Amino acid sequence: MAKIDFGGVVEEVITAEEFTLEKARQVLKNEVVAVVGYGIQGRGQSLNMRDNGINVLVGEGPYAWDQAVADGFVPGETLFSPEEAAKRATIIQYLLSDAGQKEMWPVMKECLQPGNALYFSHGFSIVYKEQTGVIPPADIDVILVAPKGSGRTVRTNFLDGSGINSSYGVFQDATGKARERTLAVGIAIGSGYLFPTTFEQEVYSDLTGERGVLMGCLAGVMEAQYNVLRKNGHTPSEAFNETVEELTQSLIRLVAENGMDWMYANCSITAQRGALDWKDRFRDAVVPVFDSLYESVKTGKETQIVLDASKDPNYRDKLQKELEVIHNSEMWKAGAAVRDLRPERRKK
Ligand SMILES: NC(=O)c1ccc[n+]([C@@H]2O[C@H](COP(=O)([O-])OP(=O)(O)OC[C@H]3O[C@@H](n4cnc5c(N)ncnc54)[C@H](O)[C@@H]3O)[C@@H](O)[C@H]2O)c1
Ligand SMILES: CC(C)(O)[C@@H](O)C(=O)O
Ligand SMILES: [Mg+2]
Ligand SMILES: [Mg+2]
Repeated sequence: MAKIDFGGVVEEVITAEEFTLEKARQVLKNEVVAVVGYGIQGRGQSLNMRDNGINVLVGEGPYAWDQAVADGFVPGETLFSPEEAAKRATIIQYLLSDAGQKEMWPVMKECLQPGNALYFSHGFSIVYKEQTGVIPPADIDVILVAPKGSGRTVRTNFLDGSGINSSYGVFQDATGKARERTLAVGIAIGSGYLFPTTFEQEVYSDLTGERGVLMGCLAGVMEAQYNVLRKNGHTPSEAFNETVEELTQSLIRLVAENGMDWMYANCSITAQRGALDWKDRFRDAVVPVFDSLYESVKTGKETQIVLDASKDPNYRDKLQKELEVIHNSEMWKAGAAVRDLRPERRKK
């Protein structure tokens, strides 16, 4: 455990230097890991574990079966139905969509054996058990490794050697080795480092973050600024460059490199003065929105919205149609044109 000072609060994290991949392989050498759900997260974790020499099976239905085959998982050898894969495994990674986990739980729970580990990458099913019905038997480990990023980048970051940070937690330790199993899988899926959490802390923070700064709030404030610039006569290219392209191609990279003050310090005095004057006004304007968001998460209202929306057999099509509205908006069509003008994309 490395003790790290996070802004004055010392927390203990697990680094790949101390919990090495070799140690992870040793811990998992007699385990069979079934990744049930070969979706965005399941695919990234499966491929990384297979590359790391872990004995991985995939359990998938028709939705992503062909993708699993294309990735080299062999029907009847390393690729099975979700139930069959779970029955053959000792660690079952339950990586169906969160609504899918609820839907499939009556079948999945019958596949579990005493001493198994039931692994999640989100606290959703366990924490909101009254709504999901996911209540594991007492004779298994229930563990969590939650990558803090898209499953697509779990894979691409693994391949470029950067990895992705993950939180980890143990909800139930029936075998006395739940924590070691958790950390071993956390390293095997390519986590750069692992920070401790609980299922509840993970799901409350994650549902808030993706509805807030990471996705919902991000898209909202971008649209707000773009629309105000357009309302005041700025062209689509100017409005998009000033709202998105400069952020992604320049400024956010400086934030990632060395923090917000570093990015500020590398902009003009004019920009720094203005940003410092307006930062708190924007912050204070959205605190009430974040407070109501967190309340909606904590009370299970967001969970119910997800579960209710997913009851519609056409929920994926409906979601796709909502994404198409964004895609086909003037703002993001302007964005596509701006992206095509990037040097690396300009048609030779
Ligand atoms: N998407 C991410 O990048 C990401 C990041 C961190 C954590 N997570 C968590 O990982 C888990 C998996 O998420 P995901 O985004 O990879 O899932 P997903 O939406 O990509 O679906 C994963 C698989 O679930 C199956 N599935 C979906 N709905 C189903 C249903 N109703 N019945 C049966 N099977 C169904 C499909 O076979 C699909 O391949 C979730 O708990 C999620 O919160 C996801
Ligand atoms: C990638 C995210 C947003 O961090 C994840 O939490 C998800 O639910 O997809
Ligand atoms: Mg997240
Ligand atoms: Mg999430």
